[in-house]
Amino acid sequence: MGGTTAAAISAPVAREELVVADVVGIGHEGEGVGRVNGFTLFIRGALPGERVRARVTGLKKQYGFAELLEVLEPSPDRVEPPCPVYDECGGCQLQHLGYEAQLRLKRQLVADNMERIGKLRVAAGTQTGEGEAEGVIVHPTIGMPDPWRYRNKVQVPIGEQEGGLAFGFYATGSHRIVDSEQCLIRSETADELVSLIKQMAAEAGIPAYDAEKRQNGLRHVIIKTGFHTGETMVVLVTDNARLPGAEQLAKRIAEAVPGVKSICHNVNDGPPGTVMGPRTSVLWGSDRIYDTIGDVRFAISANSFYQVNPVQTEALYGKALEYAGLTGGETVIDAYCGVGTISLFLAQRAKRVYGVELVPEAIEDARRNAELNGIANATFEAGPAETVIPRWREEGIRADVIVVDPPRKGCDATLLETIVAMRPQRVVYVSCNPSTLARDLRVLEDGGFRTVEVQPVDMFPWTGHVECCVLLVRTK
Ligand SMILES: C[S@@+](CC[C@H](N)C(=O)[O-])C[C@H]1O[C@@H](n2cnc3c(N)ncnc32)[C@H](O)[C@@H]1O
Repeated sequence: MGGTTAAAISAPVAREELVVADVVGIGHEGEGVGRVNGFTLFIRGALPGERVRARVTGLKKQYGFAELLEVLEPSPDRVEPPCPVYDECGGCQLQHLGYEAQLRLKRQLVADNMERIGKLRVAAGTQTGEGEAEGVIVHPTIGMPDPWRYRNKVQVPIGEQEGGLAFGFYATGSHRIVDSEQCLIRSETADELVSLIKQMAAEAGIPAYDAEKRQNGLRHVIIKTGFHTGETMVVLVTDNARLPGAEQLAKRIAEAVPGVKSICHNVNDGPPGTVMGPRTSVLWGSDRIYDTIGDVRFAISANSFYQVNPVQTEALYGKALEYAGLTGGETVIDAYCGVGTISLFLAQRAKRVYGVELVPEAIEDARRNAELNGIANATFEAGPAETVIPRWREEGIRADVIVVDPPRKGCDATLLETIVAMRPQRVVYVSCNPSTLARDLRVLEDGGFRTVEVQPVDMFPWTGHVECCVLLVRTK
């Protein structure tokens, strides 16, 4: 991570220098934020409240990176990470921090962003009564009763190491595969399938794809499971259309693991770092599996997006529904709607929902999902939210509630302007990035909305990420 730049010369530390740092916070990737003579160093594995010895590995103008060498004064919340490959694997960043402390820290991270970037006053304590406190209420993070084995989808990269196949995860910041048949944040069925496919591929002599050696073969295995239905899909990704003995392999996998309903083959001849290509064919069973969120049923195909933590998705959408305050007569706009998950969840309590999403295939899925559930009051359109919603406004569409759930970079400025101009009574902002969330809340506040409450939800336990659902009401 990070390289030495000319501007770094002014830093009070040098590359390779051994330093003692006081850790004062946590970064967006779960790394400790250390201070040395007022200079910030990001130190993976260090926790707030700790004093650590570290080696400086990279410098930028305003901050640097350091490798943790020794914890001199440990945090009382430090725990032994349960995963045997945690130190190598890039999947989790906070397994060395107790879960309750993790939830507290994520709330703090959100509150800090609200104050520092959003210039919002955060109410003291953890009040729950709307409007009772002075300032924005930032609730305690909603955690999982059991924060392990929560992912319903995994993408396992495949390579070759010492002549054998390696199925695992990428090491932090690289494409080196850490070979492991177990992962504590995916299902036991996924572990079983990974072991089985690895063994069967080795027996069948199917190699791993290697771009440098120009060797065709397996690139990824993707496993998706419906949390409520138990239906499982396996996608074998290769770099070209040839997968010798594919049907037989698929049949053997399906026979060996109960719940497997679909086995697909995807061809990805794209650059390193990409997972799937556009072409998918069915090797065995159906082309889709099903799952439910609340009362709504969703079809999940090989290429379609679906939230990966089903338990917390229900908690998050439950909050979005509560904050939308629907009574049955409202018109709702759902911007950045993906495959229509939030739209269809809200449509059950609204008069009409309009969903907009950039990816046309996701909109096709949204329409299909509406049909699957007999939901007739949801309309979907593909396109950029920042051009489609202003056009809807010109066409006379009025919204009582606008929901936004943008990617990490937050909402487009034109969309925020349009929301201000449309004057809905409520805005529900769902965000996976507290800093862009805080930036956008400031724009909405200046445009006549008040941020009432913020609910952090732990969608990705053991990582530095935190999702938020925010209620804003119109004041002017
Ligand atoms: C965080 S996801 C939310 C998906 C959905 N709300 C859900 O809960 O499953 C953000 C979505 O925004 C879409 N997107 C990105 N830029 C967009 C834009 N300018 N206009 C509309 N949608 C966009 C992405 O394709 C993605 O589906």
